[in-house]
Amino acid sequence: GCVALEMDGEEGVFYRRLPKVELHAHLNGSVSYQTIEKLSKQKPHLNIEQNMTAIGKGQRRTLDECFQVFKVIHQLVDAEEDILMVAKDVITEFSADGVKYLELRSTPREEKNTGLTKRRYIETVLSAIQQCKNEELDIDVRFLVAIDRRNGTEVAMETVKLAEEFMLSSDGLVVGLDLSGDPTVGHGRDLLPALQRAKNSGLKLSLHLSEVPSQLDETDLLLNLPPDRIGHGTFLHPEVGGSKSLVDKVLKNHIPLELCLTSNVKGQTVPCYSKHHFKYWYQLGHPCVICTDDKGVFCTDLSQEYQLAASTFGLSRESVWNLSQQAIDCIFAEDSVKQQLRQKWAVLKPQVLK
Ligand SMILES: CNc1ncnc2c1ncn2[C@@H]1O[C@H](COP(=O)(O)O)[C@@H](O)[C@H]1O
Ligand SMILES: [Zn+2]
Repeated sequence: GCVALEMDGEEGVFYRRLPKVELHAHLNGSVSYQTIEKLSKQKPHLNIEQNMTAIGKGQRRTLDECFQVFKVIHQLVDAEEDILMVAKDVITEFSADGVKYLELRSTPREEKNTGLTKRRYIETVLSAIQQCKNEELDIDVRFLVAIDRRNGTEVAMETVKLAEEFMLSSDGLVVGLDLSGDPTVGHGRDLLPALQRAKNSGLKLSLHLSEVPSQLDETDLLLNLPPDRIGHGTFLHPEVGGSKSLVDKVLKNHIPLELCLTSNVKGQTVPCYSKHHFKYWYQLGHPCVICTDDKGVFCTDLSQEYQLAASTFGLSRESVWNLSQQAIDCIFAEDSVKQQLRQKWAVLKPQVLK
């Protein structure tokens, strides 16, 4: 099976007990091995094996191959009951890993065969969140509606309108919009009107930016919005072909970066952990939030990502604690939620950092 790096002993216990905030998690990329197993058993005709839905330890794929993996998972998760189960399982797993606040993101899909609409898709994820709330898991979950850039201008605008609707009707669960999908397909300029409209209506924006090289024009254009958070931002800085002016825009607007070490290494946009751009931005004192991206596909969890960041860049436990605490400042939920989380961290600090 797909076993994440072993986290036994005192070290592992610390990272698991560390209270954490997860801000960059794609629902269908977060599906665990156990949940995939359940789904494959229900759909044996699809003949899906584990190596088709996850990239194991030491394995690498091109980003293009990663996007093939999502296609396979989407085949398995195509009905309302699948989405409900997957969302509940993913939330439960994040909670078990010590995540206290989670922003899940997912692309509403229309399924011709099952009659699922985009609206129903969102409603299903929201009811999974609600069901987990009723079970009194110690995790606050919010939702970002995702735009897949491959689907172009019109779908983007349709998705924004849906997100606006749910922002007003979901009791604060829908807080923002994500822009993701294969970064090599399409151009941000075509999505600008939709993103601008979302921002004006009060949706927070988290955009995948400069995940691959040579997107300086697109990144510059989208940074002018400006977004509220950036996913990856791997190629923003001059050393890897970005530019000082892009970096300055990010710094000036204090736009937090969502950084996903294992995702970038396994997807080969970053050559190795020690060359991850976490180092560049962290040294500048810029807000960096450690995230998983796709914990199922990349066989990781948030505890492990914190541990990897710490061991790669020599962070003390105190620094690790501050890193997880500072993520609270970057969440999209309202200030009262931030206050509650800060309170939670304060209570846990003496127990965890002893
Ligand atoms: C690895 N780096 C990445 N870069 C860009 N987009 C990514 C991604 N990882 C995941 N997604 C986006 O999330 C979808 C799967 O979850 P949902 O069906 O939306 O829940 C993918 O199809 C892709 O659009
Ligand atoms: Zn992502």
